[in-house]
Amino acid sequence: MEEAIAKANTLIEAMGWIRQFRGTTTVIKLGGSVLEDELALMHILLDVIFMESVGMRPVLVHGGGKAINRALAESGIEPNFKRGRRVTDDATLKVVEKVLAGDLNVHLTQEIERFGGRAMNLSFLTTNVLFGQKLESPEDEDLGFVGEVTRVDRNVIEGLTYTDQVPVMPSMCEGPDGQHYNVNADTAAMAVAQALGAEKLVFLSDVNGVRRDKDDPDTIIHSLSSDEARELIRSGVIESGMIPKVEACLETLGRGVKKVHIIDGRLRHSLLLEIYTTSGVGTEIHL
Ligand SMILES: Nc1ncnc2c1ncn2[C@@H]1O[C@H](COP(=O)(O)OP(=O)(O)O)[C@@H](O)[C@H]1O
Ligand SMILES: CC(=O)N[C@@H](CCC(=O)OP(=O)(O)O)C(=O)O
Repeated sequence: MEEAIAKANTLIEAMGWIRQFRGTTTVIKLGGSVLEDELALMHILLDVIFMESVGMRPVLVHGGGKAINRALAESGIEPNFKRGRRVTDDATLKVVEKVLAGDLNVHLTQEIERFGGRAMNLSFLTTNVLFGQKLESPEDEDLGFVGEVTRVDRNVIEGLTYTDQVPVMPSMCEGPDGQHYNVNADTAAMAVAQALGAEKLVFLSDVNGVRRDKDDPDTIIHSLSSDEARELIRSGVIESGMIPKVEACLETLGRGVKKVHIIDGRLRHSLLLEIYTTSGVGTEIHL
């Protein structure tokens, strides 16, 4: 009996933050690192289903850098990155399409359904909602078929969230001529969060946040101003895959999205902890 009463108390405690966030949109970016860890992924998806069940509106945008690297290696193609973005030639694009839109997008949707939620995969294989163009870069740094999202079909996404389904989209966009582009998943999530006017944008990664020493979890920076973040990129403290993530945070702030967080997706219930603990569990980036 005592145990049952304690459980009921927990539910009552949760009422405050459920009321606070009911009806608000949270865009959640799943990085390749958490997609590799089936157990961590299961807990994340359960948190997502819970959020949806209590009236929050989670929207998932995913990458899959590690799975792409593996598939490229099987095809004998060497991964090539410039400032955290993959140089994408024709052969690489075909692999990216298969891994992101074909495999991972379908897998995530099926997993949500398997755990009892409702989800819809949104890609150019079903209903595409991310439109854009080739990402302009200096001539000596041409990235090939790498794109940027310039338009998001928010009606389709919101239509799903209103009918209790979790929209799941891969980080790819379609150009005006139907060309597909590979988009860094952090920047894709940013574009979706801005278009939806999301309350929160959460990046789930395999580190506990932005660190002063990238190999030392104890050097996590819990709260980072945009000026300080720019300085950490300039000085090289923030490098590789963390660069597009932090750049995406900086772009998003001040454009309607209220909170941007980078948290460790491998920490059990990190998503729920992020929402209902006041101190937060990762790095919050603010203006
Ligand atoms: N200052 C830093 N703090 C934390 N991680 C950093 C930092 N600089 C670079 N990184 C690297 O960024 C990685 C996260 O980016 P990425 O590999 O793209 O992850 P994801 O697949 O989750 O998007 C970390 O695993 C870490 O190696
Ligand atoms: C242009 C570009 O770099 N696209 C990324 C898309 C996937 C991605 O961003 O995945 P993570 O979130 O796992 O890093 C890539 O090809 O790896």
